[in-house]
Amino acid sequence: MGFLDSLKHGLERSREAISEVFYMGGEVDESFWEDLEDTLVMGDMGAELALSVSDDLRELAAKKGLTRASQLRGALADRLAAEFPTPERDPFDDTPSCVLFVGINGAGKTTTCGKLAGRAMGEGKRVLLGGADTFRAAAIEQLEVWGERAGVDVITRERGCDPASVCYDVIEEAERRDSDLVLIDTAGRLHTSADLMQELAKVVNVTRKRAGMPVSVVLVIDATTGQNGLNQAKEFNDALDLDGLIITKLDGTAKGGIALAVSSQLGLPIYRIGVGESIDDLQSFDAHDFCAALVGEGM
Ligand SMILES: Nc1nc2c(ncn2[C@@H]2O[C@H](COP(=O)(O)OP(=O)(O)OP(=O)(O)O)[C@@H](O)[C@H]2O)c(=O)[nH]1
Repeated sequence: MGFLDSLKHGLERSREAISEVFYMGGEVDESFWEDLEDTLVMGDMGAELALSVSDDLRELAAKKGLTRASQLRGALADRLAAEFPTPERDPFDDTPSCVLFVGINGAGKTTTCGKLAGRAMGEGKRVLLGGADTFRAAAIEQLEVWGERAGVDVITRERGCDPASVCYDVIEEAERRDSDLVLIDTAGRLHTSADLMQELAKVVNVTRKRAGMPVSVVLVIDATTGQNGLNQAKEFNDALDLDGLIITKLDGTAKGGIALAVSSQLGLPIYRIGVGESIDDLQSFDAHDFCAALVGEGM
């Protein structure tokens, strides 16, 4: 399945709900606006944004005299796309660059590191993977498997080591090797655990201070988490001053609205999206493609 097909498949639930609103009667009347508002609110993007989007569309419809729902579908996609901030720099294209991946357990951090390492190797970059998840022996092994798959060396330490000191060592090794891209996986943690968030802040600070190259902190969010994803993102952003996001599992039964909620409310760009479990299932984020898939525009 191609990227757009995976994305369309993943966003099917949201799109079907939105399609229903657009097909019902086809007239732009009060019940259309109510249905649209309800559907947007249910789609995880958050009530405030849903209402602001629907207000803007009402204004547009009045101004342009649009009376058929179908005339508003493209406008809805455009309005949603405008909510996504564009990144000032892409930490995976710019070199040299060091990226720390943070997020809750199972969000897809290790998989994303592996996919990005494989991609960068394919582009002929000197890549290094760092395993700062020293909580679980299995996590270190999992990253090593990805390293092998991508053909990239993994620098790590045994279970129980201080993750900040692992990052220190990874940066030192990257400098020795003159690496272009350094991808560091950190241990998954609940945003509600103050101790673990503090530990992560230390990891980030040590890496930012030690690295002679730009360091980006990227939150990996599972798109199927729903509205809780926004709380997670706020906590991680408060503690770590995030640079951007990667949204995974958009091939699953995601509603997709969470990508919009987090990105627009926190003003954080989405660098990549995950659309499957294999090494090639990671894509650049295109706000227009994403929103078209979300509302079924041009399909
Ligand atoms: N369908 C799908 N599955 C994904 C995607 N990204 C990751 N996964 C799966 O999600 C599960 C968790 O991924 P990991 O990479 O281990 O997650 P993690 O954030 O490193 O987890 P911890 O080490 O527990 O913090 C694995 O089964 C992955 O294959 C994606 O884009 N789509």
